[in-house]
Amino acid sequence: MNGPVNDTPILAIRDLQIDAVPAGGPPRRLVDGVSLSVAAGEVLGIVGQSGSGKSLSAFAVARLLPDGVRLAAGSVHLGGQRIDDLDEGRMRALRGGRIGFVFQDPLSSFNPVRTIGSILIESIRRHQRLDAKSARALAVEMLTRMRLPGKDACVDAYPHQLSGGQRQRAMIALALANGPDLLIADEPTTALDPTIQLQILALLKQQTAGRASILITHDFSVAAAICNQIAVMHQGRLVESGPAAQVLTDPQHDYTRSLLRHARLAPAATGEA
Ligand SMILES: Nc1ncnc2c1ncn2[C@@H]1O[C@H](COP(=O)(O)OP(=O)(O)OP(=O)(O)O)[C@@H](O)[C@H]1O
Repeated sequence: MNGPVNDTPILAIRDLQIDAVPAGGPPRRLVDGVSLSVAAGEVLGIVGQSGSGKSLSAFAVARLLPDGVRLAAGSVHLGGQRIDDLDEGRMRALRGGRIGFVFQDPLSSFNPVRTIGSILIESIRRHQRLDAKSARALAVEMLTRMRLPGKDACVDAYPHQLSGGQRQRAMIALALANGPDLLIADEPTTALDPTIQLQILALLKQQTAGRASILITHDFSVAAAICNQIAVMHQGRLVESGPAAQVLTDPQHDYTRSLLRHARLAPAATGEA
């Protein structure tokens, strides 16, 4: 069906301004005027060097800003509904529900004294009306889909019993367990060995079909591997955005050019022979 509903991007961020508000000091602008939209099936890569404001911009969507940092202005719409002004209870229902997150370091994101399964089951039961048995079955199904090994796909394993790559697969299972419309992945492969990075990127790419995804990365080669849109950030501002093929092969901004010169891209990504 190609009605007007499909023309509405899943995520629309307009003119985001994010400030640091130090106790006793004046506010300092960290992110200035960022506007982005992501449609179903799109994977938007937010690329930039450390401190450019990538993570703050993406996590402001779910109001996951650190203490001392606030959204000063701008709007966020998810599926056409404004969400930046939701009360905390409703926002909490979106996190892990309609918005799934994959963080860089699953070891510090998972509670070490709980099994992978119990973490998944708790999230599934918080967001879906399922009894314990059905929630466990869904947890095993998700872990199996992410290719965790064994009959029960490591559902009863503790985080430290898994390899780094397996833990990241488990985190992707957790992010997707409640069928989110929007997936936000923050440097999901940075902590992994290069061969495992490629496997995780391939897995993420498969899972982005039909939803809107944001991939935060400092690495253009990671963005080139799975993104179809790229936004480049520098010092809290968006300097360039567009289809990935265009940004990679015909960058308009000097900063993008200099980042690309230092990136090790596969020839296919840049269109070079
Ligand atoms: N809690 C905080 N208080 C004050 N400033 C902060 C805070 N968190 C982040 N910042 C600043 O905001 C800016 C943007 O940070 P952000 O984490 O979004 O950058 P990034 O591009 O994601 O970089 P990285 O890849 O290193 O996380 C940086 O200058 C950072 O120092």
